[in-house]
Amino acid sequence: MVKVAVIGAAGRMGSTVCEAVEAAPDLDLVARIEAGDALDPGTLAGADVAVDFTRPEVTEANVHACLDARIHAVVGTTGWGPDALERVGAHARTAGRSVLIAPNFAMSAVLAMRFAAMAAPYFESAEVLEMHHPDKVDAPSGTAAATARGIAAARAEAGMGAMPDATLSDPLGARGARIDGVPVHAVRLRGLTAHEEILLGNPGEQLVIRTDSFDRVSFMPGVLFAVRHVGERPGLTVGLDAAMGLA
Ligand SMILES: NC(=O)C1=CN([C@@H]2O[C@H](COP(=O)(O)OP(=O)(O)OC[C@H]3O[C@@H](n4cnc5c(N)ncnc54)[C@H](OP(=O)(O)O)[C@@H]3O)[C@@H](O)[C@H]2O)C=CC1
Ligand SMILES: O=C(O)C1=N[C@H](C(=O)O)C[C@H](O)C1
Repeated sequence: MVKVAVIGAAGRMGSTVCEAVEAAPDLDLVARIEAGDALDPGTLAGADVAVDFTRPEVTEANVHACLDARIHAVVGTTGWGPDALERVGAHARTAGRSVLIAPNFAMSAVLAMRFAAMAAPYFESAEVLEMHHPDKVDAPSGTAAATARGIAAARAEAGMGAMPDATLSDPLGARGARIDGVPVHAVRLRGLTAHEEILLGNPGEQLVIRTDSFDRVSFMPGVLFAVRHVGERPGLTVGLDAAMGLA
């Protein structure tokens, strides 16, 4: 049995992860950690793996606390920048433990990101539209940021230049945020869960890649896969695609 602690256990994702772990015959939920609880070997209760779905401003400290307690970490919380990833990667290596951070654990989103990167060199234009529930605290979504970075990297590798865009005046930011040169647009709408469209355009044609998570159960197979396999890859792994050997 793999012993699992869930950090952020009272949240939308954390509570769904607790249910999924409890329903899995090979996993044992040993700790539910909520905001205000200490994060130390005592509260982590002998866990082998901790799963973090909290908030961008606390997740890095949580991962360091897990590594100090010699526990692997699976992280879905968004907001990771390169410096934080570097720090956590170094800590994981010295602790001899593993960390898996993925902006999205849904298979449809993982594949949409891969397909977007594959398609990017073949289209002049690419833009990312992410659409979420209005209780989400960060924008753009971690998934959209990762998608845009993947598109930009594929375009750069193919030697492509800037996308066509004649906009000279945009005082209100209507053209969206730019991530590595790729426009990213965020919608917050009651009724939505987590959705993304990647729009790719050429003269006379368009490719739309769309992923929809209608329910948070969509993330659970990926989270449970990560819990079961995180310890097999030393140090830091970013992205479920890398953990699954798709990258
Ligand atoms: N990778 C993926 O597949 C997915 C990632 N996400 C990401 O996961 C994160 C959480 O999303 P969601 O569940 O919707 O958010 P919620 O706000 O519903 O849940 C976050 C929970 O974490 C708690 N929390 C805050 N700080 C701490 C702390 N230091 N220790 C323990 N618990 C803490 C919050 O408590 P309180 O409310 O009291 O602050 C809250 O209960 C977001 O970054 C989101 O983008 C979401 C869906 C899928
Ligand atoms: O906050 C959410 O809900 C989600 N967050 C992640 C993100 O920011 O990409 C994953 C998914 O989009 C749901």
